[in-house]
Amino acid sequence: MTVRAKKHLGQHFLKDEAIAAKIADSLSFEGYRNVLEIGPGMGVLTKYLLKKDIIVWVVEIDSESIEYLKTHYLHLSDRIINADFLKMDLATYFKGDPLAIIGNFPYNISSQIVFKAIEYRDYIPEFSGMFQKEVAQRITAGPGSKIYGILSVLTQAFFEVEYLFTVPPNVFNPPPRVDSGVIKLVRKKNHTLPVDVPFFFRVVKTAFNQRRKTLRNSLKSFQISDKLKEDVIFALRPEQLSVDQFIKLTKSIAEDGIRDH
Ligand SMILES: C[S@@+](CC[C@H](N)C(=O)[O-])C[C@H]1O[C@@H](n2cnc3c(N)ncnc32)[C@H](O)[C@@H]1O
Repeated sequence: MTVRAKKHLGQHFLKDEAIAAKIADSLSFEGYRNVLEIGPGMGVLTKYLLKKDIIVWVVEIDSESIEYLKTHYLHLSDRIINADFLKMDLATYFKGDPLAIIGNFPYNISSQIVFKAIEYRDYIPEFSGMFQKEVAQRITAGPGSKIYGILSVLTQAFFEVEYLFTVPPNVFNPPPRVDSGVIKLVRKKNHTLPVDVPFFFRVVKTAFNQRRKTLRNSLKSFQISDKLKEDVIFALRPEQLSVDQFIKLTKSIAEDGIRDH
């Protein structure tokens, strides 16, 4: 029995065992007991996770894969969760315990998976997995790069990021059209921002929505005082700012006294 690959669920099954082992090895397995794999499919990565001294959970939306896992991975038993990862309340499900996230992710929801990890960052010390290469590069890009954007800044505000390696299409069944990239995120020691997080997100998103404009122009809706606008930072475009500069910028706008609501 094998699972029939379903395109709408982003199913590309990894055939290369060595790559599965390498992805499993990318986590440190320190500081947490629970590891949640998103989209195990037929369990190629799960198998390597089960060799580690940790508690493995898997969440899979596809009922055919669930049947496969239940018959082939009996010892996972009630740690096979048949659900949509995007709808899971991770804090309640894991009773506030920390968990690492790992997977060969379905590409159609990959940015949403990262945003969810950011949302639940207080519970997630580590996160690693495979994305479409271009998304992996966007998450790990630094200032000055064309692909540095919302995903890069919001992720890197809370996590240290590392691009690990590239994976070609021919190791999947069926092969995707593009290369894949494996990345690793490790939560920063101090991941509490000195600013209101939703406000920070708004500043970053607004700035990058018009990425060719200087901040003076793109952030007009924030009604910033003329005095603050004289700061040289407002002559820059968003891709020129480091994550720390974005945090400082948000703080100065918030403290400017006349922020909009
Ligand atoms: C790229 S495949 C990887 C499968 C397997 N881990 C492998 O490496 O061969 C992505 C998997 O994610 C599952 N998936 C898609 N959307 C999901 C969701 N919202 N929640 C949980 N699993 C999902 C798919 O059914 C599929 O099994």
